[in-house]
Amino acid sequence: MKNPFRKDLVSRSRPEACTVVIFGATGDLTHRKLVPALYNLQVEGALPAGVKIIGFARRDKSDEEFRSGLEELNKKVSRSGHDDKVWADFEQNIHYHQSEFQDQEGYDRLAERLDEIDRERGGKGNRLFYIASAPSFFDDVLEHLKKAGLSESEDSCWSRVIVEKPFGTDLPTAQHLNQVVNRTFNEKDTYRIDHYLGKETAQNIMVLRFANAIFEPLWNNNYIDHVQITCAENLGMEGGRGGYYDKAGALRDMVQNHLLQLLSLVAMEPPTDLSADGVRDEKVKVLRSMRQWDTPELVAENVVRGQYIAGHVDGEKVVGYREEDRVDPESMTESYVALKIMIDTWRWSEVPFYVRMGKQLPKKATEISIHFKEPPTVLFNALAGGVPGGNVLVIRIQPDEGISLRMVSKIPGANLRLEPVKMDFHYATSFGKGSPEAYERLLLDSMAGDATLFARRDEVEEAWKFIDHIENAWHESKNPPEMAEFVAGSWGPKEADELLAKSGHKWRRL
Ligand SMILES: NC(=O)C1=CN([C@@H]2O[C@H](COP(=O)(O)OP(=O)(O)OC[C@H]3O[C@@H](n4cnc5c(N)ncnc54)[C@H](OP(=O)(O)O)[C@@H]3O)[C@@H](O)[C@H]2O)C=CC1
Ligand SMILES: O=C1O[C@H](COP(=O)(O)O)[C@@H](O)[C@H](O)[C@H]1O
Repeated sequence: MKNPFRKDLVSRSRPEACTVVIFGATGDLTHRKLVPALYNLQVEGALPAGVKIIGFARRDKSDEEFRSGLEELNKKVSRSGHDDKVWADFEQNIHYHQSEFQDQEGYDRLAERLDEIDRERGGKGNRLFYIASAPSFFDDVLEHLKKAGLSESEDSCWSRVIVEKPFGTDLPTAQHLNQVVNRTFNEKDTYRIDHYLGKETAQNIMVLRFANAIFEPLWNNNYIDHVQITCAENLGMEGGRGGYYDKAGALRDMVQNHLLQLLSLVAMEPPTDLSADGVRDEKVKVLRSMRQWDTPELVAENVVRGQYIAGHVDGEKVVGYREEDRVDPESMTESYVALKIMIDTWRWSEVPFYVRMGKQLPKKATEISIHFKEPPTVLFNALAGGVPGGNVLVIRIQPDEGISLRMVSKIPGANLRLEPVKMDFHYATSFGKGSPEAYERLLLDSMAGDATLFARRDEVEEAWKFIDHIENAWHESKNPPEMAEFVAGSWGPKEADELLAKSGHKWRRL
């Protein structure tokens, strides 16, 4: 029977019209992700009427120049293609605002401009500020917005801020940034973006677990042997990313945020409701329960870091990590990381979660695989070949989004022989359409005031606490664990295989 009292907790608020101000509007993120996401929402009729976009950046540009640069890229990357007529309507609402991030006068002019838009609208409107520039500018933008009187929500209209990643580079910097955010904007108006949470398949993890009766009873250490989370990329340091990446590394760039968020969705307890805090309360408990690898010995035992050396990816010759543009030739930054995470809760006691991420691997693929324990062997063990492995539930985050369940079946014929088969669900064929881009969903949610798919302050800080121990062991200790090497285009260093082999496990082949 349906529970009549929970209805209000699943009904979603509607996105509201607002002016979106993008800081860093001439940059890559705005051109490749944010504006195409807003355009696609417009195509689908999902963008609230009256949304205006103001691009804030340093270069001198007219509205026309700004719009044509955006259009050029939209033609290349928009998932729904580019319709000249839709674009013509859409671009009428795009404007450019030239200013330095450090220049208060530029924010005061912005405030006047926003007031003007409000007057045209016939009343005070909502504002959504999106900080899409390097993290070194986050503080400046936040403080100047406050000084310009732009950060306060009022009864009749709101003022919200979306902060891009990386949210700090370690725990102290994240805490500092959280303080700045919280003294400039209300926490309820703060949206720390993690675009993995906006991916359809990531959102489906909770649905798979809690809207199906068959998985949850098995979702614990009685039935699950271990879990693997793999994020493979077949790119290196293209597009001048080496400068940023060599200061960050795979652990900070992907594990601290995206992959720990996926892990917390897999491992969390059922939330009491679907409110933003209901869900985030449960996720943060997972992050808090991660066993800390807080000595160099524990890090050496449970974490592998690596760099690619020259090799071939997709048939193309590629240079090694240390030869990449803007990377230090003696760099000790990892382009690959594999780690074992233990979650010390009743549900997950002694179930390893293996997480790996690497650049220049054979293909782009992110997936979570749940490896169930083997059944008792009494019946089929005597067969030639025995029972061929156990059940594996695979959640493909990207590409070919979907879910598959591996199970053992009898091969048709007179003899009793067993073989693994797959039950496979593909989003594209089941729903007849591709998934929206993560930024589409997240932008709409921020316009609707729904922070469920954004990281909360304590989640970010707990994740950094775990990561900092590892970074410290690598960079501060007297006997830092080794940097492993592997050939670009292979599946990572042999040390990562050995990490699993110690517990009798193997990485799943993607
Ligand atoms: N690019 C991506 O795919 C992703 C990016 N991110 C994050 O998004 C953020 C932005 O990345 P990205 O777009 O690649 O960065 P870019 O370097 O491409 O863009 C930086 C932007 O900031 C502006 N800017 C820089 N300095 C100033 C200043 N002093 N005053 C005013 N404007 C200034 C630049 O303006 P101008 O050109 O006029 O100098 C430009 O618009 C980063 O935090 C990144 O980590 C996160 C996920 C993916
Ligand atoms: O945040 C980041 O994500 C991308 C990968 O994103 P995806 O949606 O294409 O999987 C990664 O390449 C980049 O290094 C990182 O900063």
